[in-house]
Amino acid sequence: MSLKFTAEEQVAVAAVRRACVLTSSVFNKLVKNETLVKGDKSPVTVGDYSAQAVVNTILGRAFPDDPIVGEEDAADLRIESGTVLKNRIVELANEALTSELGIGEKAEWGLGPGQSRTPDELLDAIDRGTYGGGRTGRMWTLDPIDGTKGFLRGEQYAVCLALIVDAQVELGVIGCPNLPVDALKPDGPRGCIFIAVRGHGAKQLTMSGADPKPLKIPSFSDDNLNFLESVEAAHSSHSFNNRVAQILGIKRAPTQMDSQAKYCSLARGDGGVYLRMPTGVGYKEKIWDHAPGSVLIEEAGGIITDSRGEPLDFGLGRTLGENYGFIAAGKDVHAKVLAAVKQAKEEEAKSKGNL
Ligand SMILES: Nc1ncnc2c1ncn2[C@@H]1O[C@H](COP(=O)(O)O)[C@@H](OP(=O)(O)O)[C@H]1O
Ligand SMILES: [Mg+2]
Ligand SMILES: [Mg+2]
Ligand SMILES: [Mg+2]
Repeated sequence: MSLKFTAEEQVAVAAVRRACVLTSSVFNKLVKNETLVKGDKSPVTVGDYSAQAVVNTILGRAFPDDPIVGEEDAADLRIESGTVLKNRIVELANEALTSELGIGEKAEWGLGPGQSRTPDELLDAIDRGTYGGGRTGRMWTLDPIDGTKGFLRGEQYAVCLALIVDAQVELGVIGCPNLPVDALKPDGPRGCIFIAVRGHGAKQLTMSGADPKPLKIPSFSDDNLNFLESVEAAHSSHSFNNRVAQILGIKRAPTQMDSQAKYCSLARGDGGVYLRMPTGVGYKEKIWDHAPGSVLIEEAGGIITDSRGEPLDFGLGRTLGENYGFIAAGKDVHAKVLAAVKQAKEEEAKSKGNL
């Protein structure tokens, strides 16, 4: 275990693990009216809200002065029409906070049997996530369920938490309840936690904390290189990826997967490149969708930049600013993907008559 951010790592892993237990059990019980459509038309479920309540409650007890940039807020739960949803979230969050996980974590990260939180306390915990972010200071960023669409399909999703200090991601923890422990055994055991501490490497554990494996992105030959990309065509351009793959002479089909499980898969070599190019103008990528994944890639020996080769800037607030897309890959692969991306962008601009 690293000496840097040791307490933060323990608390973050405990919080993510409790949230993963919760989301796995919610999936099996989810009923139709337990999903809302947000203002930006994206879905949010009782799982997203209650996972944010659980993680923020645990962070709030351990580090009461740390602000949190979380994806969700409780506004829709504070109005009359949100009462049924709110009651369900309170029930689920308290169950997750007070249950005995029996997997070796220190009891104090959860709550004692009689210490259930009131509805107001849990809504306030969700709203601890409304911090605006910024260039200086210490803050957490949380995506309680990343890949909500994958979660609803019973496919990949991730509980993602990162600690950012002065705009640098120092710690990233990603829980992937549905990810096979070994990609070569897709029908084998599932559920992994990925942890990275800046300057101290990256590792994978099973969901119960067993079997730690250090992560290092392997090198790829041109024959076995492949892309990791979103399932959702609205989130990143599949056609652009196809063109880049063509330029690079990649023969293997892309692996489509929801959530930051893509960063995890890249970190352990299940895929060679994660390319995420915007599908249009206007959408700004969010820090919680990339902070934990970015430190994981860097600590596994890889590089992550935008499509101009610039580093991601986590100091701009809740978003990453103008969206130039992202390229994450091992050190040897990144440079040639960046060159191919630049070529594909020039072709695109020419075909639109912009050059
Ligand atoms: N138009 C868009 N472009 C890029 N990302 C988008 C997007 N609309 C939503 N997203 C983000 O894409 C994330 C999922 O990424 P992926 O496609 O890699 O699974 C979503 O996270 P949530 O599921 O947490 O809302 C959401 O933040
Ligand atoms: Mg969302
Ligand atoms: Mg997300
Ligand atoms: Mg989310």
